[in-house]
Amino acid sequence: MVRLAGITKIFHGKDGQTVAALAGIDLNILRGGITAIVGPSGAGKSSLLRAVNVLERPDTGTVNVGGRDLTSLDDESLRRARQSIGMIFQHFNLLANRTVAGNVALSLELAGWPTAKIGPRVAELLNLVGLTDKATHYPAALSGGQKQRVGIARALAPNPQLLLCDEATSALDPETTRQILALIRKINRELGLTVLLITHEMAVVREVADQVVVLEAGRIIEQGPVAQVFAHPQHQTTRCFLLGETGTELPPALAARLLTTPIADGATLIRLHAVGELAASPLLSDLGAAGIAARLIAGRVQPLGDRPFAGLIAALTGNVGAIDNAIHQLRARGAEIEVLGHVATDAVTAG
Ligand SMILES: Nc1ncnc2c1ncn2[C@@H]1O[C@H](COP(=O)(O)OP(=O)(O)OP(=O)(O)O)[C@@H](O)[C@H]1O
Repeated sequence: MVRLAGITKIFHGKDGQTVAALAGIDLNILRGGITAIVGPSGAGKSSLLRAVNVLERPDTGTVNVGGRDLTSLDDESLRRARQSIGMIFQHFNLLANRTVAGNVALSLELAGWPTAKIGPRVAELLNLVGLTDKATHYPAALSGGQKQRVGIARALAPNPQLLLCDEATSALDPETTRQILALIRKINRELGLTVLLITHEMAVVREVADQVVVLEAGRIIEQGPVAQVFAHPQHQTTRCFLLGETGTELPPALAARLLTTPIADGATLIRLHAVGELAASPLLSDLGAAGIAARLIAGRVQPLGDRPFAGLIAALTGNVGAIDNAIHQLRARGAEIEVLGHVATDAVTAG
């Protein structure tokens, strides 16, 4: 659906400094999926999204959407090509002086739709996003979630093939975020629309995306299916990003007492991530059966698509050889395990 090749974008600041917002991006986005682009602030996420519909013209490289090279088009052809690319925004960007129906109709008016066809299309879209009863209301009278539903209906009006979402849930509370992500999922499944979203929240990636692309300093540092990247992150930045989401940040009191070598009668601290069957299996009793006591320090089990995803930190006590062996076996079963270090047992029991 989208093929980016050799994309660079350099900004020149007022102080004469240059910033490589995109420093050589090659990326293929498959048709029909939901791809999340994630990364720290300033990584280049917005620049990348704006390169896809050429709102920001890249300095070098080609942008191919649905088989058309957008970078080679003149402004008028580009304007027409953009009708196959919808976009929704963090702050919704609705026109305050138009009703809900008027906002949704706008993109159809601009696209030159016959007036007689606009009304039924708007009604169909408002029904899709659950806002039929708000058609005559103005944006000021809507909640954030309702405003984003209008934004989605407006983006979908000209029947795009691709939907770009620019931090679409960042201004919303967690429950509304879940509802909007569920709506994006529904649209993706029912209409077969390809979705490309940017976010700085791994929770959004976990809830809605199939594929994830991790950006840092204008480059792609990691990409793949969400379950694979969550379970086996390859890059340190990805790991750091995941810690908060998986509930596996080491408590500071334990971090302060961490040793690199085992001590007599001490505990080995491990961070474990597992997806699917392994996450649902009785991991702790398996350790117990091997003569190892496993004390839970932190952790969370959450849905990742339709599978469970477990992240935990555990303090293991027992025979050092048995612990090594158990870690080896769990890795062989597909668990991602990081040995964080060793602590005296009282550090663990002190909580
Ligand atoms: N118009 C601009 N002029 C100058 N520098 C810019 C401009 N737009 C972006 N940049 C710089 O390019 C880099 C990438 O910015 P971008 O907004 O794409 O990152 P981001 O990952 O979306 O960040 P955030 O999560 O904070 O929105 C940053 O260093 C930013 O300061």
